[in-house]
Amino acid sequence: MKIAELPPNEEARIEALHSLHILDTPPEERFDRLTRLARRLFDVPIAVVTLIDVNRQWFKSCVGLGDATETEREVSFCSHAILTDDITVVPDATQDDRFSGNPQVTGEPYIRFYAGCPIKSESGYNLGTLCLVDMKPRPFDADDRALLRDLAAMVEQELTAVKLATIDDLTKLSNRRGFESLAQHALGLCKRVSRPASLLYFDLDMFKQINDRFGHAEGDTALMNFSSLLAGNFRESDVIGRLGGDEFAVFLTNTSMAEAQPVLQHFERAVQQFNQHAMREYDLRYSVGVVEFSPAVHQSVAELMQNADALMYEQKARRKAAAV
Ligand SMILES: Nc1nc2c(ncn2[C@@H]2O[C@H](COP(=O)(O)OP(=O)(O)OP(=O)(O)O)[C@@H](O)[C@H]2O)c(=O)[nH]1
Repeated sequence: MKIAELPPNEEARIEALHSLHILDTPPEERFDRLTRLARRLFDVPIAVVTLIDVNRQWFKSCVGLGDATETEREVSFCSHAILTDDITVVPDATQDDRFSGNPQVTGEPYIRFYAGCPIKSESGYNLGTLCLVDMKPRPFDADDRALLRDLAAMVEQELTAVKLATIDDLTKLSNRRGFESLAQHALGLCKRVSRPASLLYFDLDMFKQINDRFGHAEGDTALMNFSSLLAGNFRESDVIGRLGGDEFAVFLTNTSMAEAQPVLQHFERAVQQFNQHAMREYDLRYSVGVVEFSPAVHQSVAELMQNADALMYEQKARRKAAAV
C-alpha cells in the first residue's frame, strides 16, 4: 500500500475546508439525495461525499457503508484522488500497487472498484471527492466519467449553497434559485442517459384564507406541513423546491408523464390522510400542473416550469369555476 503524499497547497486547502464549517455537521438531506442518486445511476453499493481533513477523511454523506462517519486519511483512496483534478478510477484495487495492501481491500469492506471525482472549493482547492465504490472490479468509460463529473458539480453547488442563498429559510427546501439550478443539472443527467423527466408545479388553494383567518404563524405552519409532505412522499433522489409564497415544484428524474400520475395519486392520498389526522379548522389543498420534458419543446428547466405553471393555473381556474 502507498500512502498518498500531501498536495502542494495543503495548508491553504485545509484552511479553505475549515472555513466552510461543515466538518462534523449532522447528515443533510440535500447531500444524501445526491449520493443516493449516484448509487442509483451507477448501480454501485456505496457512494460517498468525503472531505479530506488533516488526519482523516470525513463523510458528509455516505450511502451503503453502515454508520461509518470517517476513516484515517492514510488508508483513504480519496487522499490519492484529491492529488489530481481528473477523476481517479481504480478498476480493480487488487491490481493497483497503491491499494492492493490497503486494509479496506484485504479486509472489510473488500473494496475492488473505486472512482472518485474531486470536489473543489470556490477558490479551487480539492476539498474531497464524490466517490463510488464496489466490491467487484468493473470498467468505467468516458460517459461514466462525464456523469460522475456532473454529479460532483451538484455536490460543489450544495457546498456553496448557503453562501449563495439557495435554501428557503422557512421550509429548508431549495428556493427558486436552488431548485432551478439543481433541476437543470438533474435534467442534464437524464438527457445524457436518455431517461425521461417530469416536473410537477404546485400552488396551494385558498392559502391566503389560512393567513387571514388563523394568522401568519399558522400560514407558516401550513407551508412547513406541505413541505414535509412533499419531502416525505417523493423519491429520495427527486429535486424539491419552494419557489416562493405558496408555490412548490418537484423534478422527477427518470419518470415519464404516465409514471408521474400514480406518484401524484400517492401524494394526494398522503395529503388527504394528513388532513384527516391534523384536526385543523382548514385543509391543505393544492392545484398541480404536470409536464414531461420534451427536447423539442423545452430548452431549459425554466421553460418546463412555465409550462407546468400554466397547466397548474388551468386546473385552479377550472376548480374555481366549478366552486362558483
Ligand atoms: N404565512 C405566510 N404567508 C405567505 C408567505 N409567503 C407568501 N404568503 C402569503 O401567501 C398568499 C399567496 O397568495 P395567493 O396565491 O393569492 O393565495 P391563495 O389564497 O392560495 O389563492 P389561489 O391560489 O388563487 O387559491 C399571500 O397572501 C401572501 O401574503 C409566507 O412565507 N408565510
